[in-house]
Amino acid sequence: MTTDFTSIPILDLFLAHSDKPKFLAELQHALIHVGFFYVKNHSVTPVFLEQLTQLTTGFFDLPLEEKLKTDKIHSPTFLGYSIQGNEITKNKKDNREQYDFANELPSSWEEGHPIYERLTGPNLWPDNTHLPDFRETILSFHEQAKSLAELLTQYVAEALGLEPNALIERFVVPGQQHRAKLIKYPAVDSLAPEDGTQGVGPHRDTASLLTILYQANDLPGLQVQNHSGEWIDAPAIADTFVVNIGTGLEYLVHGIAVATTHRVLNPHAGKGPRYSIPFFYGARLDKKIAPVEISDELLTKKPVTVVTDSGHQFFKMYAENPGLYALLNRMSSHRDVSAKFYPELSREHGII
Ligand SMILES: O=C(O)CCC(=O)C(=O)O
Ligand SMILES: [Fe+2]
Repeated sequence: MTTDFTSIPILDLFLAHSDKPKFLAELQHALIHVGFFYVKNHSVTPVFLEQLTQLTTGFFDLPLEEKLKTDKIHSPTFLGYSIQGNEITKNKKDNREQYDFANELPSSWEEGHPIYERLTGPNLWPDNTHLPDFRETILSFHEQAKSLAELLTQYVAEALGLEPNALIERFVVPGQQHRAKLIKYPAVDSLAPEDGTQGVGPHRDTASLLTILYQANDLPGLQVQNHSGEWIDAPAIADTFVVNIGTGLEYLVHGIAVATTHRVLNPHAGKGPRYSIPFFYGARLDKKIAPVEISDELLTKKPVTVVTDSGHQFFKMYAENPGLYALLNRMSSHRDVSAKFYPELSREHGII
């Protein structure tokens, strides 16, 4: 009998070297019973993270017309800027501004190809004169977060009794696109009273294996829903990343790692904005994939019920068509892009 979690475990990557069995046992517990954990002693330096934070605030401080030049509405990839209130989670507007980016890839979709291929394409960069180091720093963060995600996915495999590369080999295509975001959550005193406090509504991270999140300043706001439905704070802890499971991994390991629901509340009045930077380590979208074998002994440890306030958008579709599932989730978050580039699909799936 395990009691429900009331805090998020902190995993120390040094332990993975000094006492690997202990590390894997702690990781296994976090995967099955929490779905979230912090990692400390990773290889991303504080100096780099400080530079990334400066550029993040620098981007959001640009004049609105500059940010709007990179608006998502210019591209079917859902990469680029979203003005505050553009994104919708659980049918409600999120009070956050964001800039979505990915490893740089050209568009390859053409008429007749599977529609989800339109998600892949180049970034929409802000003008170089405003933030000269922006592109290089953002892409460097992307590389470093991806390396950490790969390492953690190997440990996740081992913690679930698999070969280290068992998940990556089957579920990740070398060179595929992985998405990430810079996010700004304004404090409530810079919102209208009717906006409420939903920075981002209750959700599970869709289609990915792992999320690696950097909380760029130390304001609270991120909350994680435990299995009985209570909201548990995940405060910023210096020099750590917060890691959580996406619905891709949950499906691919028979639910033994839980894609835990989470949300963000806007900062209290007078606190100023909260900034965060998630990287989503994606799973392949190009074909239907069967889950891996997990031992019966481990499967008996699976939580019996997990209460969630998340909408489970289109989750049943994942097993059949992960690409379409990923696309529909993007579309339902950004209705303007959806209406412009995917009008028929929007009608078909009631995304209006
Ligand atoms: O900003 C955060 O702390 C969490 C962001 C998040 O959950 C998301 O963008 O999926
Ligand atoms: Fe999330």
